[in-house]
Amino acid sequence: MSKLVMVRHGQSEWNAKNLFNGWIDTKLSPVGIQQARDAGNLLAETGIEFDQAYTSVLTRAIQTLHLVLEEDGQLWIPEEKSWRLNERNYGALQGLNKADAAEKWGDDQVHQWRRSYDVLPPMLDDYEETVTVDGETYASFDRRYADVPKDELPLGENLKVTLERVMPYWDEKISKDLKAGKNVIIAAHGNSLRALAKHIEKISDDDITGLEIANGQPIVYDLDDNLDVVSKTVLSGE
Ligand SMILES: O=C(O)[C@H](O)COP(=O)(O)O
Repeated sequence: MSKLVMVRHGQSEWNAKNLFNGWIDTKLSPVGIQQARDAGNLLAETGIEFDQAYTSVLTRAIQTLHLVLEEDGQLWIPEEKSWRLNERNYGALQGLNKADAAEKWGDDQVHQWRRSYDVLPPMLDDYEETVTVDGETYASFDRRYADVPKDELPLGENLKVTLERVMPYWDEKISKDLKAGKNVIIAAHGNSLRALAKHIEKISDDDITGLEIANGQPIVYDLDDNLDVVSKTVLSGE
């Protein structure tokens, strides 16, 4: 039996502005910093002793992991970062306002892009595309992806493709730790965690559209030796 805790990063600066974030590297907002600290305190109350941490290569998830573990008194545990735990790449939607997009393309289309299992967003044209928001220009990709083969780097993803790139990491790293009885914490993103939850909880392609994961609310799974879910608790402090 092992414990898996998944926590979505706290509110990012772009979450606060209601912008499609995806792989654009934004920081936590002040609210997000507090959410991450609160999540750490909630976890401290559970007394779970972690053996290993995983996170993405995006700042908002890394900041969250560190704030959570600091509050929880376990900042010292081993941690590993991987692009495979990144948010879903939102392609050409990145940097656009979600409400403006719904006005332009309609609520249904935007809902399909955001929550369907297999509808792709409009894709980026190439790896050099940048996005400018409030006078600041952000790269779609930078040197942190230098070692990733180009044919594995997405120019836009639906949840299905996100799941397909998360799974090798789950199989090679995370599930092995859990099967060895280690307690694991993952700080990642709304859609990379929806993908993992789909796999862990065996949620159907249709039902996954209804799963929302809130910023900074740790999901605690007790898993048996086959990594089947024995219990699931969402810590919200409310
Ligand atoms: O990338 C983003 O914009 C969010 O973190 C997740 O967005 P969603 O809820 O629209 O999928």
